[in-house]
Amino acid sequence: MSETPAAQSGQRPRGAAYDSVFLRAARNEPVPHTPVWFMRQAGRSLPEYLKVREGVPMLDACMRPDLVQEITLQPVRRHKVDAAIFFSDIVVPLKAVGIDVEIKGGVGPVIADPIRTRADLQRLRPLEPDDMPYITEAVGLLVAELGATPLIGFAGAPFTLASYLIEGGPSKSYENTKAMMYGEPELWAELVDRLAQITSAFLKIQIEAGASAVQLFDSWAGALAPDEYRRSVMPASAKVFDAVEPFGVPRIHFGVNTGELLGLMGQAGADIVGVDWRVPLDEAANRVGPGKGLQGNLDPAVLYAPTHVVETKAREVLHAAQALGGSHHIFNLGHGVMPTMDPDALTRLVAFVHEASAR
Ligand SMILES: Cc1c2[nH]c(c1CCC(=O)O)Cc1[nH]c(c(CCC(=O)O)c1C)Cc1[nH]c(c(CCC(=O)O)c1C)Cc1[nH]c(c(C)c1CCC(=O)O)C2
Repeated sequence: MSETPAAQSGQRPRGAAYDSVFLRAARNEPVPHTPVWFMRQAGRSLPEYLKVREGVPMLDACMRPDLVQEITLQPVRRHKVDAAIFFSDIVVPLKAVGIDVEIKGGVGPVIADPIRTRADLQRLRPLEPDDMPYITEAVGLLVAELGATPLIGFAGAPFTLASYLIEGGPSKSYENTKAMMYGEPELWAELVDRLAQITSAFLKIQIEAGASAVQLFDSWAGALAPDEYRRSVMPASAKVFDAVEPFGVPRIHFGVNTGELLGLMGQAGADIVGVDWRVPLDEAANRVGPGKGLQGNLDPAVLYAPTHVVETKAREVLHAAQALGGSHHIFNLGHGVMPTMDPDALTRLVAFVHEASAR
């Protein structure tokens, strides 16, 4: 399927969410308050999520547009966040190209046959737009329902996806991943190049169906030294950002423990860099450099403290963001909502950020 005229021309029809606070902040335009949403805002912290997921395996839920719509909307209705994030997972496109992957609750993605050799790499075919009709349908339903609230599409970045494919599941030391990256650089380059195609295609499907921003999650890139990131990972991530640039939607890039990589993650092509809680936003602004926005960066664990502590820490984030000068800040946690988090604390935090940042 050829690219739409919009993608070819680089022009996109302006959707109902174009003038939303979230998208105006993403474009560094004046806003009445700082927009806020939460990574992992859908999920097990919400009783209503647990109810609709009863008896439905995670990846099956991701392929059911009716469930994707309901689960994506739940945190928007409850918390009144300024953006929705598409309920899917970073391994959904891997399943679509034939990888035997399952998601184990409390663990994460598990891959039966890890990719370790060139022969294994043949199992990873390119992603075609027609491979995921359920994504196109789900995004279309959501954009119609969300109206002026923007929908953020997302995908996993090549390194983080490669780490699951090579390790066969979550890892703390990534020894098999790094062994290929250091010891078989040509095989590594072929793998992350193929993953850049799959990720780009997944994001294009979401954007063409109506997503008005995208986030590229390189959650585990913090395991890398800057030189290795620049040499072995950044080119593949840059291919993804270049591939979606013609659509003109804001591109957010996030990883955990990436304080030493923030500048490079911006240089890869992000318009906005996500920051975890370890680097204050004013310092992060120095590392990322001018012309890019920041997203974050409250420590998620703060939400387990009393409300007055949450508000004090949230105010510190807002004050540090003022170092950016304009409105180029989107409030978020420094990583995702945790399953045991009190959803009411998140609802209170949204109201506080709106009130404390009112211009
Ligand atoms: C690394 C990563 C994954 N998936 C994702 C990342 C990057 C974001 C991050 O760093 O947290 C991305 C992701 N996964 C999910 C979303 C949607 C978030 C949202 O709807 O707000 C997003 C953005 C749904 C999900 N993806 C997953 C869940 C939990 C599923 C469940 O048990 O109900 C959800 C809501 C499963 C998953 N999927 C993955 C992990 C590590 C897990 C385990 C989570 C856990 O069980 O504690 C891989």
